[in-house]
Amino acid sequence: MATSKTTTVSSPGKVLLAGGYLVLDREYSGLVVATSSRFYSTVTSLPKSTDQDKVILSVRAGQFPKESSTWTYAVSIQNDRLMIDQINENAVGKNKFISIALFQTLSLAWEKIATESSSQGLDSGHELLRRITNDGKSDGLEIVVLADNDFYSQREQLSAMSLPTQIRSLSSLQPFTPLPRPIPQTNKTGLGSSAALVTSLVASLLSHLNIVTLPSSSPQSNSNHDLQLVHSLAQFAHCLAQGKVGSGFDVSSAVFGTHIYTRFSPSVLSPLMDRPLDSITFSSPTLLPVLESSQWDQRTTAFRLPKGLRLILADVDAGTDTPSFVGKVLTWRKENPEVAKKLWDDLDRANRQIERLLTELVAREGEHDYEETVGWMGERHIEDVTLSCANIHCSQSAPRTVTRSNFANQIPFQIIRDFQRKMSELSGVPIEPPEQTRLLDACSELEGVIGGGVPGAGGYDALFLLIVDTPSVVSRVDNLWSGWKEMSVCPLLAKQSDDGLRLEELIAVKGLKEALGR
Ligand SMILES: Nc1ncnc2c1ncn2[C@@H]1O[C@H](COP(=O)(O)OP(=O)(O)OP(=O)(O)O)[C@@H](O)[C@H]1O
Ligand SMILES: C[C@@](O)(CCOP(=O)(O)O)CC(=O)O
Repeated sequence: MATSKTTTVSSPGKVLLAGGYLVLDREYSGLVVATSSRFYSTVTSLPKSTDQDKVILSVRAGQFPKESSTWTYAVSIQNDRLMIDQINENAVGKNKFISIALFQTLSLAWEKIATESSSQGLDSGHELLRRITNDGKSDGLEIVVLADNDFYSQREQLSAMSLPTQIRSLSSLQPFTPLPRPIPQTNKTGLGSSAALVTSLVASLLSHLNIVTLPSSSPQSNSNHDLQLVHSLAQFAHCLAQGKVGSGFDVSSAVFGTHIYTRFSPSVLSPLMDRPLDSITFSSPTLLPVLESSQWDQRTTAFRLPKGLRLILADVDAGTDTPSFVGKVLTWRKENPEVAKKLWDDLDRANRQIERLLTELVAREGEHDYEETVGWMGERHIEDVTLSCANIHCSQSAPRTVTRSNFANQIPFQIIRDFQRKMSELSGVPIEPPEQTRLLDACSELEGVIGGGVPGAGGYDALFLLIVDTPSVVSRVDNLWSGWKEMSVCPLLAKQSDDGLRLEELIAVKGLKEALGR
């Protein structure tokens, strides 16, 4: 009889509000905001069958068609090696993010068991299999991954229900709405599905196998050793699956939530990038010394958005494919070092100004008229609002320190956008293309919109706004988006969330139990 032990770990999606491209360089940093929309990875034991002699790990993408979205692997010990082979590759193909995450997680689990028990490599391999099969009482493990609806475009689902592309329509979709086509034929929205997937997958498996102990409330401390280990393992697996070492801001926020991110030196991963991908030799540990190395030099500086403000996101469908921009931008930077340095430094100053001003607003949350002032801003065009740096006081009729001046210049989204357009022009990469400029300009005209931009690498696919969080501001934005003709603009439900990775109780997540078929 299989055990009833169930482990669910969730990781948030991300929005890189400021610092696209710059964050690839350790000299600069990026402002990454985690989203309320999450990826959930749930591990349980498979039942014991009479005809199965293999140890099985099965991963199913729960909201996609089952027959094309279940990847099944056999884990075995052969001579002095732990082997992992996909047994249904002909039927469903590979999913590199899953196979690599599983393989590296088992490698790490084996090394941890060997190190902590000082046992022989082979014994540790058997101990790992014992944990996977719950002492031989099960065939192995089933992992179901489910993503909040925001991670994938819901346009078709809304249209099938004759609903407009508006926030209230999205709220009426069932959680983890089934999607009709396999993952490669499904449009993503840019929230970072692969980073949230890999992070929740490795964390849920390590936790289920008792290799790490995870916090059940969101981790505030980035110095927790087990979380650091999950972070470095997830970064490594994600880089291997992507075939490149990116900045890692997406995995960092999937683990630690919202923060200011300075990347790790890519050289920390160099000793691991050529490891074999399908077998572990039971010799001395190779992963742990790198993943636990003191050379991990990324920085995560605490940050959050002020109360009363809301991040609102849209998935934009311009019928244009956004190819990878990174290569082109970096080539241009290399060929034009002086111009690029000035642009990078200017942009960085504006990015840090945003961080500083938003942090100052957070510090004022306790002031008696904070809410009133923020509400007041919600009814005004942003260029008509100034918050004096020393004083936030104002009154509805005659605001004392809120004068006609330029709050937009203080929270410099416009300035950042100007620099991004300059970057577009100089590098020939449409980071903020004209279609997005027109849409963002129209949004910025609305009362209560503080600013916005194209997140991350930019392009045609997505848009973010920072707005005053009142129903009237949300509905002004919602109406503008749904009536926009030049491109199809579909809101996401996600807001900002400070939280990173966390252990979940099944019943506490709306719709999760049902989506898991429990
Ligand atoms: N629900 C899922 N279940 C299993 N694998 C998934 C799931 N969602 C995404 N993936 C994996 O992640 C890959 C997409 O990763 P890729 O790096 O191309 O996009 P991304 O940058 O994470 O996307 P986005 O930021 O738009 O969400 C898919 O090809 C698939 O292998
Ligand atoms: C361009 C870059 O700085 C950000 C890409 O962000 P996004 O995937 O577009 O959200 C690349 C990176 O940081 O890895």
